[in-house]
Amino acid sequence: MSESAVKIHQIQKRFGKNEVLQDVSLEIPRGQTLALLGRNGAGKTTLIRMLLGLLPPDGGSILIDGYDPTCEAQKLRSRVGYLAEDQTMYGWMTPTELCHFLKPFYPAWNQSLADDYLERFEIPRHQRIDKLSKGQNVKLGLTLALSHEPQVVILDDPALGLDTIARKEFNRELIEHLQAAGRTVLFSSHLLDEVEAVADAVAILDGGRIIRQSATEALRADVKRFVLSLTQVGELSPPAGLLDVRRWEEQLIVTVDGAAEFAEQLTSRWIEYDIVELSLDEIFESFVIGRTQAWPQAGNPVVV
Ligand SMILES: Nc1ncnc2c1ncn2[C@@H]1O[C@H](COP(=O)(O)OP(=O)(O)OP(=O)(O)O)[C@@H](O)[C@H]1O
Repeated sequence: MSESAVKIHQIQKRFGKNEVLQDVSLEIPRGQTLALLGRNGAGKTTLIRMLLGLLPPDGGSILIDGYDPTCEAQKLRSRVGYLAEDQTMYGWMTPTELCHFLKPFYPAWNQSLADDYLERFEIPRHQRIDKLSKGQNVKLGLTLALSHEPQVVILDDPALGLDTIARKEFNRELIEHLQAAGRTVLFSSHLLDEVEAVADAVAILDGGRIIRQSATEALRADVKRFVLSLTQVGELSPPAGLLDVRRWEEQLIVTVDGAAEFAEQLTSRWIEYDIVELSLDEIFESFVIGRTQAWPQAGNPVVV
């Protein structure tokens, strides 16, 4: 059995002239939780739909728990738990009825686990689904996605529609529960501060490509902001991994991916600096909207 539960190799996808994914490669080792980060329209849902066999890729290959979704989607679905971003369910059924309806489709369906989730999420079991709140709908979707004890769990922006407390509860309890059970989890999210606490690794999708994939802690160690005095910068050349540079009064604020190397470069030139640790939110922002053009040329002022 392969070590990676999710293997995505050079996936391509275009819609007409819109090249949404270009050579996207990604691996998630068994039992790990990976957060897929990207701005609106980056292609997260498109990629996730391909992982489920709901959309064919134009090129590249995918293996989920050893199955190829392009030709083994049926087998794959019993091994994968999936929560879609805009999950719609049979509104005229109750949660209890829906569980009974779905059970025969999944040999591994665990009704007592489904009951536990319904209880934990405080979902009214006998209320019509179209009368549930948005948050209750998301939680019901999660219950259905998890009750057949899938090895791989794919959640497309699962916390969307949940209030702040429910989101925290979701992250803390649900993801930790899945991690403890050895499940492999891929989830897309916009709520980066909350991702930070639960994701072993993050992948940033931007411009159709994965521009960075890393263990969360390693990324935080690698990407840092340096504050230097402009007068000391002199003819220092832009560092490798420069993500953002801006001027603040007489200081130069530099964000780099490769903090240790840059610190060494500065120290070797006797340039003093302060380091600012960044949140995942700030790191993500630096990757996708960072500006690097304003590096000061010797003798020229910095354009802000
Ligand atoms: N079926 C489709 N036909 C044509 N274009 C599509 C289709 N599905 C997605 N797209 C386009 O592909 C791009 C990526 O969309 P996608 O929904 O994958 O992004 P996303 O990262 O999930 O965005 P969000 O965070 O807003 O949900 C967008 O430009 C979208 O308009």
